[in-house]
Amino acid sequence: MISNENTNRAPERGPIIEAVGLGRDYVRSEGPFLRRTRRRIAAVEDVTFTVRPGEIVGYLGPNGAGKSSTMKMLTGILTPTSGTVRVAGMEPSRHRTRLAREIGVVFGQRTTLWWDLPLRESLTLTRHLYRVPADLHAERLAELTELLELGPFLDTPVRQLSLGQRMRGDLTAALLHAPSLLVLDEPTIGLDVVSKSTIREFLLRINAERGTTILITTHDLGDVERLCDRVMVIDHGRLAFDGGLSELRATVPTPRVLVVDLAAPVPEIEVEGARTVRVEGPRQWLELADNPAQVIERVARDHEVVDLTLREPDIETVVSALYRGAAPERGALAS
Ligand SMILES: Nc1ncnc2c1ncn2[C@@H]1O[C@H](COP(=O)(O)OP(=O)(O)OP(=O)(O)O)[C@@H](O)[C@H]1O
Repeated sequence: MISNENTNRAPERGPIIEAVGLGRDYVRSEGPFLRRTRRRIAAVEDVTFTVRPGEIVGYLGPNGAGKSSTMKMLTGILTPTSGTVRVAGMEPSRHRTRLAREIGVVFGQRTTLWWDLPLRESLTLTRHLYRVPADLHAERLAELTELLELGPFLDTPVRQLSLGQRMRGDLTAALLHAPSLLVLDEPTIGLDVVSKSTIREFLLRINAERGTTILITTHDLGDVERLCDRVMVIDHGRLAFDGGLSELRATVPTPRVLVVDLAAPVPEIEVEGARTVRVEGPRQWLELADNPAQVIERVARDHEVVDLTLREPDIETVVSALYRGAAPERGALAS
């Protein structure tokens, strides 16, 4: 069981993140020298959402959609140009230091660890930064060492760690002060299947046992399927979807597939309301355009069916359909 003491824990009631009409513009210089014009780009535009304590929320979007800009506003690195955001009851850009005690942040592409120090010493420095009492630090480090299997490389300099080991070290550094919110930007990027799985299972565990809220951006939809109760999709700076995974599947018109196992191989099934897309011996795959019950009835009328499975479209198919469909032009606000 992971210890749950956190003297700075956010109030249990009310959202842990609340963004209202959140926006961030950047000014870009464009064109040839001497004829440069300044253009304002809306990286994030009118984004409103709340995250409740204990949720695991995926924040998805294609490259350049505005995910990092949003994350930077939530962690206080960037100030919004419009709207408001509150995290653990604080305005991030005004209370960055105080907020740091409530949140843990991991950017998959960067490390917060000291490159030349052994991991253990790097984590001790983190303890001083967050002013965690020595006994509490020792207790939490022991728990995290066990869960993330840090033992074999705790005394190895960070620069010699593999990407997966370093990521486990970064997660530990982000969690030693027992934050109530963990913000993760691409935490599994570049990792092999086993390391990804270790990290996903660990995140599920700290969410279940500590109640840690997790907001995660990722291009790896395996992370989303394994971890997220809810996803928000941002595209061209605007929130294009906010809801559960099954709702996402229902929103985007991607056909479900009926897998039919027949008593014996037959030519491609032709049936109203479906299209056969694959045949392998006695098994056929039918893309559904109609109510599955009706299609099943029609198939069973003409064929000897041994087994049937209805497959939801995989999340990869759904999300790419959503990226293609919800793409209003990013507004150039001024020139
Ligand atoms: N400092 C900056 N100055 C000017 N434009 C910027 C700046 N940072 C980001 N942008 C622009 O804002 C938009 C959103 O960028 P952002 O990095 O937030 O997207 P992202 O969803 O995190 O993308 P990725 O998945 O590629 O990391 C992009 O058009 C990007 O070029």
